[in-house]
Amino acid sequence: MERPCVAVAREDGEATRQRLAEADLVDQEYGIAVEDGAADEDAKLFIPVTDPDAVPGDLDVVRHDVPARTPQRTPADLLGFEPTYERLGDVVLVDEDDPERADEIAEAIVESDIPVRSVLNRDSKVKGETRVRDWAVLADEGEQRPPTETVHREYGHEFAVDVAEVYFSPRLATERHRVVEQVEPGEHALDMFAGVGPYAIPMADAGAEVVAGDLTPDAIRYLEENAERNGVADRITTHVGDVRELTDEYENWADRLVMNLPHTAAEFADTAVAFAGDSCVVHLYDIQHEDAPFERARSALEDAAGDQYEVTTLEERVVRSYAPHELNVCLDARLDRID
Ligand SMILES: C[S@@+](CC[C@H](N)C(=O)[O-])C[C@H]1O[C@@H](n2cnc3c(N)ncnc32)[C@H](O)[C@@H]1O
Repeated sequence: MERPCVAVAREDGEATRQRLAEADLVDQEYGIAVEDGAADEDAKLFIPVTDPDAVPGDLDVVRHDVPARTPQRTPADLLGFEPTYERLGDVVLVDEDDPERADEIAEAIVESDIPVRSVLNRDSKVKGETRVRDWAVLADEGEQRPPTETVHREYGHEFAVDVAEVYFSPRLATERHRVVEQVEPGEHALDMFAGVGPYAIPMADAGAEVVAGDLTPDAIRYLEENAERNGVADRITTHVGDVRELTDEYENWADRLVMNLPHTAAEFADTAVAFAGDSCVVHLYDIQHEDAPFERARSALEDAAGDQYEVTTLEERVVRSYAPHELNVCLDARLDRID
């Protein structure tokens, strides 16, 4: 059956499969295919993936025939069309406005062979400072846990999360991994809008000393549980409340700042400058018009830095398209103190 696959040279096959498996991207419902007609050592491998959009940019995604492992029923087999959904642990998230179609999709997901405990439909946009949205429960196989709570795996880490209480998006896995890969052991990293810890925990696991703050008490409760779960609780200090409350304690402390509160993070540029040590890398997320997606983030940092820091752009990253003509972006910049 033709599926989205990562195409890779045979000698890189196992390393690539492991990398994709760590990000929970290998589609277990299908086997790996070998390119037809090429000599054995030159033949490419095709590794089936669950979410082609989440595959790291340095890998080649193509559509290719791969063998079904067992005669598995996918939601698409049952529906006759390919529905859009995301998997978060054993919860499936759909985004369907038409209630009848939403029910039809949920029924097919439950009847299919994908492992699922509950199916949720987006019932509002993300709201207010907490960025949490409402969910309609379309299917719930029961159990003690609420249908909105699950444990999600991402790049080898586990995150317990209840999407009715706190923000979490599995779509940002590749972006978070990009940031985490830059972390050096021993550095001071401050995650200003930490949620359940999908940056803070892998950064601590990479050897950073991490401070993680969030306004939402439930987010920090999950973050602390997740720090224990991933064996990094001794390297993370948490704070419940507005991140601005931390400026006295962590003034001039940070080697790295993660500012993942798109729409609003740029308003915290003064706070970022207060946290910055002598040389500090800032990952500032924003949502802006495609014509000038990085301008607001850059000028906010430059204005806040004044004549205290030189601001150098390290990378301008488009994370994903957010709405027509609007992009979710990340500006990576370094603040170097001017003597
Ligand atoms: C978009 S979520 C990002 C969470 C996490 N970094 C992630 O990638 O899943 C932003 C988070 O910032 C928190 N937040 C909003 N305003 C805040 C503030 N002033 N101080 C600290 N946290 C804040 C919200 O509660 C929310 O959990």
